[in-house]
Amino acid sequence: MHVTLRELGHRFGSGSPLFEGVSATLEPGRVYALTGPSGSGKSTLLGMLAGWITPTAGEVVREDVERVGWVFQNPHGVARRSALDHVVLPLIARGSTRSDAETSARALLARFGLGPAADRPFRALSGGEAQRLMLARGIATAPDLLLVDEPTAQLDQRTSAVVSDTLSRIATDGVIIVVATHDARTRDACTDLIDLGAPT
Ligand SMILES: Nc1ncnc2c1ncn2[C@@H]1O[C@H](COP(=O)(O)OP(=O)(O)OP(=O)(O)O)[C@@H](O)[C@H]1O
Repeated sequence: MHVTLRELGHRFGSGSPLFEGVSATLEPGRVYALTGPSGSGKSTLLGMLAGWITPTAGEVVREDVERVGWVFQNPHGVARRSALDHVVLPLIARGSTRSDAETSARALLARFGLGPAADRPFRALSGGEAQRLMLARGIATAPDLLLVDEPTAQLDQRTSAVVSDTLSRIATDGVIIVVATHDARTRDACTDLIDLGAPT
């Protein structure tokens, strides 16, 4: 399984190109930081990876990618349900028993520094904890391709540093992960870089 970007470029209508000539091969187990200033087209490129947007130049070739997951910049959960439940439910949906799902979910939560928060309701999580929970849940849904849009955009500097540091543990066998970010610390937590640079 992999995703190939071939000489990818895009412009909306008759506007100037957002980016041009972007080529890369995305492999499972790697975490790609997608960087560039505001307006350079990061969200647009994520939409292309998901298949929502057709590029005006070049192509995105997805081989054996069946499931695409998203983590958005605003954490979204069920107020009264525990952090643990948010990770357990997708595991059960994939066929785990409740007890296997709980074991795996606790391990995933620990990986994102949320061990102590596992039994707290979603509404009692801080913004940074909630965002880390979304990352854990994103992995629990077992996508082939996980698209993460600006995971630290809504967070203060200290909290975003913690989220970035846990992102360095997000790499997962069999999953291609792409993280759109303008945060240097988030970028450094990733294994690879796709830089869109300034809008052309
Ligand atoms: N459907 C659309 N039609 C026309 N212009 C669009 C459309 N979607 C995005 N744009 C424009 O394309 C440019 C790139 O947008 P995009 O959201 O991809 O950038 P970004 O790098 O993710 O920015 P940010 O970091 O601010 O989120 C922006 O100027 C935006 O206004």
